[in-house]
Amino acid sequence: MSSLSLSLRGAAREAADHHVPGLVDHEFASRLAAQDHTLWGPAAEDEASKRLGWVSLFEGSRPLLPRITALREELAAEGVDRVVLAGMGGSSLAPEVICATDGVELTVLDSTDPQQVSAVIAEGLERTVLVVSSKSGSTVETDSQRRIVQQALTKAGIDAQSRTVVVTDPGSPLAEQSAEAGVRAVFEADPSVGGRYSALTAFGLVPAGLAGADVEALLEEAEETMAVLAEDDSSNPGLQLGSAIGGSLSERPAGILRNKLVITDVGSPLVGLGAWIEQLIAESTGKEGTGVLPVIVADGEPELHTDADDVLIAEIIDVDAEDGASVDGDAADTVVSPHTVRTGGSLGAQFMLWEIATAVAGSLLGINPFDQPDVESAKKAARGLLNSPAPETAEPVVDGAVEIRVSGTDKVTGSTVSEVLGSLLKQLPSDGYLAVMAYLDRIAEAHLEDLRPQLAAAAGRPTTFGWGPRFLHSTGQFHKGGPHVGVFLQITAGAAEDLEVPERPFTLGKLIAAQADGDAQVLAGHGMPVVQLRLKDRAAGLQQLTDAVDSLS
Ligand SMILES: O=P(O)(O)OC[C@H]1O[C@](O)(CO)[C@@H](O)[C@@H]1O
Repeated sequence: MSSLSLSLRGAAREAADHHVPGLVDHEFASRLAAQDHTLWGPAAEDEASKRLGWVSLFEGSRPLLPRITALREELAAEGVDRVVLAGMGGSSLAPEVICATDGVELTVLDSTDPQQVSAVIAEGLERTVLVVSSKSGSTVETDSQRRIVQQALTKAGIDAQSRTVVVTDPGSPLAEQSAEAGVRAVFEADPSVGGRYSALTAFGLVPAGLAGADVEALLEEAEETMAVLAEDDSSNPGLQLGSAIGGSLSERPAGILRNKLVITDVGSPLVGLGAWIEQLIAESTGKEGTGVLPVIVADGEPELHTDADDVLIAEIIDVDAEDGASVDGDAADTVVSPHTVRTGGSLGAQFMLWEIATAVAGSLLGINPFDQPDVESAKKAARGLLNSPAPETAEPVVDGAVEIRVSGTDKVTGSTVSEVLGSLLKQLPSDGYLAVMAYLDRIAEAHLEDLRPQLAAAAGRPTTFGWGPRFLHSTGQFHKGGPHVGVFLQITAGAAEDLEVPERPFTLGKLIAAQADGDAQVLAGHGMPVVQLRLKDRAAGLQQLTDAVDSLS
C-alpha cells in the first residue's frame, strides 16, 4: 500500500488525545466515508449534502483516464506538447503539485499580471494546448486568461478552439460557451466535489494527465489510503491530524488558541504540496471569526524556531529518507518547535489525508468546511471598482519610485517605505500575523519571496507571502473571515505593456489593480491596517523595497 506516516508531539499530540476518542465514539470516519452530510451541524447540511463526492470518487474518476491518454496522444501526434492551464485556486493548485512532483512541465496561468501573462503567450504557441478549468465557469481571472490565450493562438494562425480543452461543471456558463464555440474537448467535472477538494477529479487529472503525469498511480494511492482513513479507530491518521489542527482551537483545559499552522515542505519530494494544503485549510476553516492560518516557510526560518503559544508546525517529510516514522508515533527530536505534526507518504495519500483532516478540523471548529463566504466580498469590491473606478481619496505619500497608501488605520505613519513598514509592524497584535500580498509576476519576480523571512524576523510574528490574485482564492478567505488580527502589506505595480482582454471592457492591468484595491477596501473595512506600495517603476521600486526591508533588521 502507499506509504503514509504521521507523528505528533506537544500540543498536537495533546489535542489528538483529547479529541480522537470522541470522534471514534461518534463514528465520524465511517460516517464521513458514507457521505453523512449532518456531521457539521444543521447550518452546513445543505452545502455538505452537495459536496462530499470526494470521499469516494475513485470509480468516477477512472473512466477519465483512457480519454485523457487518447487526447494526449492525439495532441502529441500534432506536435502539441505544452499544456497551459488557465484556472484559479482549486482549479489549478492540485495539477501544479502533481506535475511538479512528477517532474513534468505544466504552465500554470493563475495570474492577471499583464507581465506574467504576456510571457506565457510570447513563446511556444505552436505546441500549446490551453486547458481552461473552472468549476463555476464564471471566474473572471480564468475567463480573461482564456480570452487572451485564445486570441494569441488565433493571431499566430492557429485554430484556437481546436487547441482548447475545458474542465467545468455540467451546465456552467463555460460549458455552454464551449459547446457553442466547438472546443477540442469538454471534460465535465463531478458537481458533488467542491473546488479545493477536487484534486482527484477532472480538475486535477485532466491537465496533469495531458502534461504527462502518472495520474493512475495517484488514484490507486488515494483509494488505498481512504480505506485506512474510513476506520473508526484511534490510530486513524485523518482523525489525528484533524484533531491536531482543529482541536487546539476548541475549548480545552489549556485554553490556548493555536491557530497558525506553519508548513514546511523542504526536502519533501511532493513539490509545492504546501500551497495546495494552504488553500484547503485557509478557505475551509477561515470563517465566522475562527480558523487556522497556514504559513508556508522554508527550512530554518524564523517561525520554525518559535515557542509562540499560537503556532503549530507541520513538517512534510520524505518518508523514504526517514527511519522509523510511523502512523501514531511521536515526532523525533530533530524538529525545532515543541508543537509539531510531521507527515509524509505518496501524493495521493497526502491529498486524502489532508482533505479528511480538514473535514475533521471543520467539525471541531464548528464551521462549514465546504463554503468560502468571504471570498465573494473582495470579488464584489473588485467588480464595483472595475465598473466605476473610485477617485483616490487622499494623495499618496511618494518615496522615490514608490507611492504609499495606508487604509484601515490612522496609526500607520511615515514618509518613507522603511518608516511606514516599521510603523505597520508596530500595529501587530500579540496574536497577529503579517500578510505580504504581491500583485506581481510570480515567475520572473519570484525572488520577492525572499523578503518574507526577513519581514517575519522583523515582525516577530508569523508572516505569509501570497501572489495576487492567486492568494485571494486561498488565504484571502481567512484574512477576512478569520479572526481580524492581520496587518497587510500589498505590493502592486503597473506593467510596461498592458494587455487588452478581448471583448471585455477592461484591460488586465485594470483588473489586477481593481482586485488589489477591492481587497484592500474590504480588509480596511474590517478595521485592519493595509499598506499599499504601488511601484511606479518595477525594478527601481523592488530595489527600494528590498533596501527598506533590510533596514528593518
Ligand atoms: O473553479 P472556479 O469556479 O473557477 O473557482 C476557482 C476558485 O475560486 C473559489 O471558488 C473561490 O476562491 C475557490 O474555492 C476555487 O477553487
